[in-house]
Amino acid sequence: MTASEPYGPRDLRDLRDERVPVTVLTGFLGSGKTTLLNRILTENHGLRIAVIENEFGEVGIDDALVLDAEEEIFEMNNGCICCTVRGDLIRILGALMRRREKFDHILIETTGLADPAPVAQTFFMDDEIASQLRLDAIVTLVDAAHVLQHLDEVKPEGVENEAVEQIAFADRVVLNKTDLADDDTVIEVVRRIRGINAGVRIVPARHAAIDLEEVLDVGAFDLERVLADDPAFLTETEHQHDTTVTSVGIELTGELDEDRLNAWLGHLLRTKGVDLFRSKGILAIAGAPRQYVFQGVHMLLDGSFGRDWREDEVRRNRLVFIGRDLDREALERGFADCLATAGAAA
Ligand SMILES: Nc1nc2c(ncn2[C@@H]2O[C@H](COP(=O)(O)OP(=O)(O)OP(=O)(O)O)[C@@H](O)[C@H]2O)c(=O)[nH]1
Repeated sequence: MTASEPYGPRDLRDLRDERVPVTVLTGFLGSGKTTLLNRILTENHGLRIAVIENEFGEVGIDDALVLDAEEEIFEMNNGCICCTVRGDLIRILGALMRRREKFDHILIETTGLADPAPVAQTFFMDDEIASQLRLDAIVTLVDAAHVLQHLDEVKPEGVENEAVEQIAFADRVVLNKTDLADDDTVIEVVRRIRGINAGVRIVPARHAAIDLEEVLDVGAFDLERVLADDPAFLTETEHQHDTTVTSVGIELTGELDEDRLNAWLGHLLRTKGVDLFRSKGILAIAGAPRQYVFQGVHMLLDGSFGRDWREDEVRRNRLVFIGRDLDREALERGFADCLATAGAAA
């Protein structure tokens, strides 16, 4: 804003509306939500942000992937935010409201399999919440390299396609991972996004590096637009997830043989990468003083050493796989075979 333009739309909104803005970050598994969250938590925007995180998976990993920040972070790990933990969400929001002088903005990161509609409904169906909180925008991260596969998935009758729902409800799309997709793919992805949500603003990005003004306090959520597309939005409560997509969490104590681990993970991703949507883990490699943090999205794997293991800390490996038709036993067996310390117990 310039000096000759004393009141931009943001300021006028602030004058009218004292409710705390809420951003819902959504997007399919591995699309870059935590990457964007970490940017928001570390960039200097002057906002005090309370974060509510929901994670899909039997073993919580995301707490270790979110950078240390002064912001308050609430975790909800006992189910999907759009179904079983909606009561938790209402309780956390209620608790935040009692301390509202402590922050300026609330950010909710949903799981990669969440339907954003029930989360958005929360801000209109509970009177107390509606009077104190304002849904500012649903921001959907899209993985340019993998989204077409998920948009094209054929689902059983009555089962929703989460990737489609997340784009349909977006007030902003961050088209992420453009470094991993060629130009033709990016053009096709944009065409598909427009086919689902014609007017949505699409912000291209690599590693979710965007101007945060594109996504924070943008006043973009428009209930009337949503009701025009989906007249049952405020009354619909039923939705069905694809139950063939599940998670396998493994926790095992002991140190891992690096070569065996690389060979196993490499083989797994090469042979099952299409159905293995997401993998992540915090691992103890034999001889390494630091935790090894790995992340996979389909066949792409990324890993680096994180913080030091503390001297008195048990070397406990935690990893989680999310995908279609996962073979739990084979995953558990394969991982146990990577242990360097024979006979290490779970
Ligand atoms: N090459 C590339 N990698 C990226 C980009 N953005 C994120 N990543 C990597 O993709 C992986 C997944 O990113 P996250 O931010 O954890 O994705 P997420 O949406 O939070 O994942 P879930 O919470 O599991 O759904 C990580 O290894 C990131 O470092 C990008 O633009 N380009």
